[in-house]
Amino acid sequence: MTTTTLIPPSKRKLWLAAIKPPMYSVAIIPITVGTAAAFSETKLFDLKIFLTFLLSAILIIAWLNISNDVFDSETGIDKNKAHSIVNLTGNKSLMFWLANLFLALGILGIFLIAWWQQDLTVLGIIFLCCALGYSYQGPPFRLGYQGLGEIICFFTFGPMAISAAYYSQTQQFSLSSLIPGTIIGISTSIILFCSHFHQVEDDMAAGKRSPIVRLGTKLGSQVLTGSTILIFVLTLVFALLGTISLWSLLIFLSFPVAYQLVNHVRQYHDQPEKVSNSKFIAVNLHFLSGILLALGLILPRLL
Ligand SMILES: C/C(=C\COP(=O)(O)OP(=O)(O)O)CCC[C@H](C)CCC[C@H](C)CCCC(C)C
Ligand SMILES: O=C(O)C1=CC(=O)c2ccccc2C1=O
Repeated sequence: MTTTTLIPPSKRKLWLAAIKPPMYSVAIIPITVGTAAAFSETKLFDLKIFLTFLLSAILIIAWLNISNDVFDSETGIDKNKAHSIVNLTGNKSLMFWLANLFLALGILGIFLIAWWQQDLTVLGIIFLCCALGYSYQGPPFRLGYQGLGEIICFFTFGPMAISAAYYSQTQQFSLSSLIPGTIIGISTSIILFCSHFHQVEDDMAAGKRSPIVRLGTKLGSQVLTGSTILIFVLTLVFALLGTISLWSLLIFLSFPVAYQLVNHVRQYHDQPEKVSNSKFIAVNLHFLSGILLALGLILPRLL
């Protein structure tokens, strides 16, 4: 007879899970794609602005994630989450101020861009993104608890972040940048959507009506399939219409990862331990499809 002993994850693993390094691609991709869209339409590229925006976006995501654990510690939803940064440090107020420091530094970087441009537009858009990010998790709004996170995520990481990155390079807006904005908005919302599948029990207990609590895991897996297909259909349609370059079809090289994601969630949607890694397959899809889309925008200008 064999006995199975459950070994608790090491402290190092818990810290890595709390910091979530792969998740920082949600900062890198919209800034890269927005900058690529600007280059593809205007041939303008300012490295200093690009790097400053990138660093600021990373700092803002650090604020978002640390403050998420701080606010979730107040509702009890994270009581079983060993990799909550608040549970790991046992110091909620230190984490709250660390998060605020990251936010202030991130906004300072965006302020520098506004200063260099003598134009407050980018600062205004990113400030609004942060306010919406706060409304997702912070009191008294906690809109994520009503299942509104994916909508906020779509607009902030999609059209808003990509228009801001576009504007930071060109000081103008572009209607056609809304196409990559929409594609990246969908792939980012897919990450958030996947993060709910394994948390149904804890979410229900804390009164959080996430989309998966509302739809159930099976219907949720079908919505995921539809949204993932939409990424490729939208790119195909707009590339064939000539609104974006045919090179954008490079995004189809990420199709195997999309297939892996959809297949995995359809198979394991109601098995929390197995579906819990779907969030990171979604991160891989978001990163790969985003880089390919950026390449598809830049290449025709370079060749
Ligand atoms: C923190 C987020 C999700 C975690 O949610 P949850 O509490 O369910 O997760 P845990 O189970 O791990 O506790 C992401 C929420 C995203 C939010 C809806 C929108 C944020 C907007 C950003 C501030 C925009 C930044 C743009 C940037 C590229 C400059
Ligand atoms: O911890 C998470 O689950 C997420 C963190 C995060 O920053 C993010 C950003 C954009 C979309 C989804 C997510 C997460 O799911």
